[in-house]
Amino acid sequence: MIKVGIIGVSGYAGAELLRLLLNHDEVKVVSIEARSYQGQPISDLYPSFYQVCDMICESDEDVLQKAELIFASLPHGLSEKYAKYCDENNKKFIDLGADFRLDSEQDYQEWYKLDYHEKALHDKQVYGLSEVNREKIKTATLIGNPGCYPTSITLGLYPLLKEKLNLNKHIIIDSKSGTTGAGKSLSEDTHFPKCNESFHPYKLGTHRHTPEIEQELSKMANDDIQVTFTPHLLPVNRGIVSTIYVDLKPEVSLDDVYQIYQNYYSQEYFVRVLPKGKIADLKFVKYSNFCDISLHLDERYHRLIIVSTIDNMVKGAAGQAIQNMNIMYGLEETKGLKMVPPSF
Ligand SMILES: NC(=O)C1=CN([C@@H]2O[C@H](COP(=O)(O)OP(=O)(O)OC[C@H]3O[C@@H](n4cnc5c(N)ncnc54)[C@H](OP(=O)(O)O)[C@@H]3O)[C@@H](O)[C@H]2O)C=CC1
Ligand SMILES: CC(=O)N[C@@H](CCC(=O)OP(=O)(O)O)C(=O)O
Repeated sequence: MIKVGIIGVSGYAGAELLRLLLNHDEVKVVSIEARSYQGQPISDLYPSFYQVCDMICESDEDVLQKAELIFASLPHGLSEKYAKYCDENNKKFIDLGADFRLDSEQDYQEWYKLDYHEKALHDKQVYGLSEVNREKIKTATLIGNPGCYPTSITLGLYPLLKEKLNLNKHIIIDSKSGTTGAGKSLSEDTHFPKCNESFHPYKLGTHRHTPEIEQELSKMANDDIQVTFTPHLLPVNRGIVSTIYVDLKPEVSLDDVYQIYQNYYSQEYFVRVLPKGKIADLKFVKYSNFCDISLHLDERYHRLIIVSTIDNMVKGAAGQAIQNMNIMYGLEETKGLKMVPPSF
């Protein structure tokens, strides 16, 4: 049994992690932390845990002492000290936030307005996009779990960029996220009367996931990829739909693209390339670790339209973190994650 601890269990991603870990038969959750709820049972915060898990929220020191693998699910800027402790004490660390995703401190400073204080630690970080970085994840001790939008986008583009099917280096991406993506804090945007029956883009040209997306797409392409990325707030609880527009090389057909995507993902349980003519829909990935991808051609301009859908809380956060844990510990990668999404 892997002894696991969660720092930030009172947040949406932390609570989702606990929910999923309770179904994992090789894991024992030994300690959970929530700074505002120490001494309280988790079921006081989230009644769905009542009589299933009545663990009491403890301190971060308790988690660090008791667990051999620590997940942190905190706002960015808070995880370095925990990662440092784990590094010094032979424990593994998976960060669900953004502190170990960017290779360049300059990008982190520019987009997050924060510094890397433990520079040596960042040399050890591995970007936890499970399907793409599996080999590195196997031996990693420090994982930066990808952002939710970047997960849907990078999986949607991986075969295309790896095989250099794109005509140019600039890619346009519209993504839409459910409101749990914003976490549990109340904000004007996610307040029910504001977001219900509404739909709007936000942070146009300025979203903090932009450098992460460009970093990972550029690695895949082995070239400088630029993106115009526009996130939108969807009035649903969960799910992300990313619609991606790429000009295809003239000699590449939609059938070629299908063939390549099917080859890349045929052995990947969690990435489903939908049959030709089907359109990916967030309803059919909700509560699951799947990423569904559909491929379409705007024939007039030979432009490929990729639709990539995930559940932001699962493949975009807690599920992918567990997938990475499974890889790190040499377990079956799908363990604890084979949930079938509800159909309605
Ligand atoms: N929601 C999502 O779809 C995704 C979220 N993530 C990432 O996961 C992390 C958590 O996000 P999410 O769960 O949505 O956020 P929430 O706002 O729902 O939860 C935040 C958590 O962090 C704790 N926290 C907040 N401020 C502090 C602080 N100053 N010191 C210590 N603890 C603090 C909160 O504790 P308390 O309850 O006691 O205030 C709570 O446990 C973020 O980095 C986010 O970017 C990643 C992918 C997707
Ligand atoms: C709808 C919404 O507000 N989404 C969040 C992103 C989700 C998230 O928590 O970010 P990470 O994936 O980086 O952890 C945002 O736009 O900032």
